[in-house]
Amino acid sequence: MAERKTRLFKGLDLAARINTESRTLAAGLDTPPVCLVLADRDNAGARAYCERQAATAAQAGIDMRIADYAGTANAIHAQIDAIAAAADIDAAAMLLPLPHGCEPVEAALRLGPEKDVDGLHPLNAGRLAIGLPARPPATAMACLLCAEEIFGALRGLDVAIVGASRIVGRPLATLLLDAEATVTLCHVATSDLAAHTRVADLVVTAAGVPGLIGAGHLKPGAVVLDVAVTATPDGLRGDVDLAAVDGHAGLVSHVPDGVGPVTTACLFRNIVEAALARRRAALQATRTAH
Ligand SMILES: Nc1nc(=O)c2c([nH]1)NC[C@@H]1CN(c3ccc(C(=O)N[C@@H](CCC(=O)O)C(=O)O)cc3)C=[N+]21
Repeated sequence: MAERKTRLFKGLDLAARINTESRTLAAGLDTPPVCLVLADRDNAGARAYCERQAATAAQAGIDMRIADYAGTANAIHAQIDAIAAAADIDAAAMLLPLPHGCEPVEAALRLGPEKDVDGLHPLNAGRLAIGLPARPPATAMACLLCAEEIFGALRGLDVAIVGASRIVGRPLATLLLDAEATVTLCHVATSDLAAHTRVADLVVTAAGVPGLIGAGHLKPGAVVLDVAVTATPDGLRGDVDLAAVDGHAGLVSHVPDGVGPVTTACLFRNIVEAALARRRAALQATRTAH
């Protein structure tokens, strides 16, 4: 067995650096940024995210409050309207999946672009899509930062993304394009997935299909960031068949402590930026009123 074992990527140091920056920024405010997180904590992925947030919010100087979605779609819409109007809440994250009958874009529209820290409001998503400064969805931003941590500059890198969701695939394709990588966005109707992923230096997978990515999908030595979180009887699983790719992939992100902590740190950074912008605007409004 002369075969080299695949290395595991851990994002804890990167996350700690981002959180330190956030805490420094937040310290410039009178009171800590306040974010309300709405989540279905029966969903294993959302629960893992909430647990990570609760455990590390203090590192970023953020007051994080986690609540359940109110029962019916009407009640949830009223709940979001109240959050949008609350003077003492800077931001809200509405974790997917939303309860039945609620639609993510409708929810983001009710919340408004200022408090949206998931990058789901059409104004925020649109800003990112046309290359303006934006608040990208945390998971997409985390993948970009992890890729930069691993490769350095991404210019000319061949990247395949598996999954075209609003919170990962689509925004990540834009971020990578802005970094001058060559991006292939694969999705559920891609006819020959392996043909695309096999030529990539970096594969980012967010499909939610455990075992989808095996050795035949990867160029030898390729880097894989696996950000899927699927609940299985054996706990949370990504898309990568770790046993199958071992010794073939060069580096694979690890669960826990891989991209997850960086995602949380990116959400915190969005929250601090939202709070700074909101409080600056409030200050401006009182100045002009006097
Ligand atoms: N609007 C929205 N945006 C999201 O980004 C979003 C969402 N909804 N809904 C739920 C999924 C899931 N997700 C996770 C992020 C970090 C960890 C994480 O930090 N996990 C830990 C622990 C994992 C474990 O317990 O094994 C880790 O990787 O170290 C997990 C899951 C974001 N999601």
